[in-house]
Amino acid sequence: MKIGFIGAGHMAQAMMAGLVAAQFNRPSDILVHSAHKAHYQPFAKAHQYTAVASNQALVTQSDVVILAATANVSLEIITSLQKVLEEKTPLLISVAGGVTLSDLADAADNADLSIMRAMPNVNVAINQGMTALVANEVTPEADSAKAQAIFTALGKTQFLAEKDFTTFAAIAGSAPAYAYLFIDALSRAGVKHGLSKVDATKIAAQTVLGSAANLLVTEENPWNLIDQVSSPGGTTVAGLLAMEEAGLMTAVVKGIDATIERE
Ligand SMILES: NC(=O)C1=CN([C@@H]2O[C@H](COP(=O)(O)OP(=O)(O)OC[C@H]3O[C@@H](n4cnc5c(N)ncnc54)[C@H](OP(=O)(O)O)[C@@H]3O)[C@@H](O)[C@H]2O)C=CC1
Ligand SMILES: O=C(O)[C@@H]1CCC=N1
Repeated sequence: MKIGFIGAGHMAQAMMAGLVAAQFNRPSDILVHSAHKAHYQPFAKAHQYTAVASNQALVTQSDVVILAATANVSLEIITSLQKVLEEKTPLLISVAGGVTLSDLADAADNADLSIMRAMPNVNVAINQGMTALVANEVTPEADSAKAQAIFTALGKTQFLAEKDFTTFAAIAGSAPAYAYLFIDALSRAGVKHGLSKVDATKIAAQTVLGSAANLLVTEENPWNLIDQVSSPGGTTVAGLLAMEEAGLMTAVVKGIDATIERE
């Protein structure tokens, strides 16, 4: 299956890396075009992907087109592809944050086009992504299944009502950044108390990884696991209360609210 990427930025690169790591397709079956020739050509060459000279040519040559360009140029890109999308109708999957299925169909001026939205996160690069999917009404089941297969190769997937995409984008699309912030905060606290940054970051990252895995395996409510760590009269409860006094949970919810408002 030839998968064409419009855009070669962070998100596109993460998806391409994950697809190759999963051996989902050959590097040469990954096609790429982006705004700057000086970027996408050497990038494609370095990874043995296929550089394509225009977005139009990319649509013509691909079975699936993933729109992964800067969100605010996504609709003008689709508008520029109207003619070629009439002649060749690949499955179009947009990862653009805040750009709806109906915006995309309007930009294509084509109500019969299979269009899906995906909201992945950067962890697709190591096949540990969390991706939401939704298809427009004219997308055949086989196309939905194709999109699901692509993103399942990149991690976990969930079909979600489009109205919930903004919330998902905040707690899954953007949230790796917030998780890294928490890990860095743990690590800096370790440095404050004498650990090296390298050691402290490894220790914090493995602890967050193990805690997340434990939650997923046990399917416990997080509070039950918090209680298991908090020995009576012990250190953890003292730390939890100090974090709450500083407003950790409120800070996180405010951050997610701001993420949602921005979209
Ligand atoms: N980063 C993330 O974690 C996530 C991002 N997204 C979505 O992914 C999309 C890309 O984000 P991100 O990768 O972070 O952004 P980047 O800034 O890293 O990449 C943007 C890419 O868009 C390309 N581009 C701009 N204009 C055009 C054009 N006319 N034709 C083709 N390509 C073009 C740029 O080309 P060039 O490199 O040549 O300048 C660049 O490769 C956004 O819509 C965002 O909402 C969704 C989920 C998570
Ligand atoms: O920051 C952004 O706008 C994109 C959308 C989700 C993650 N990154």
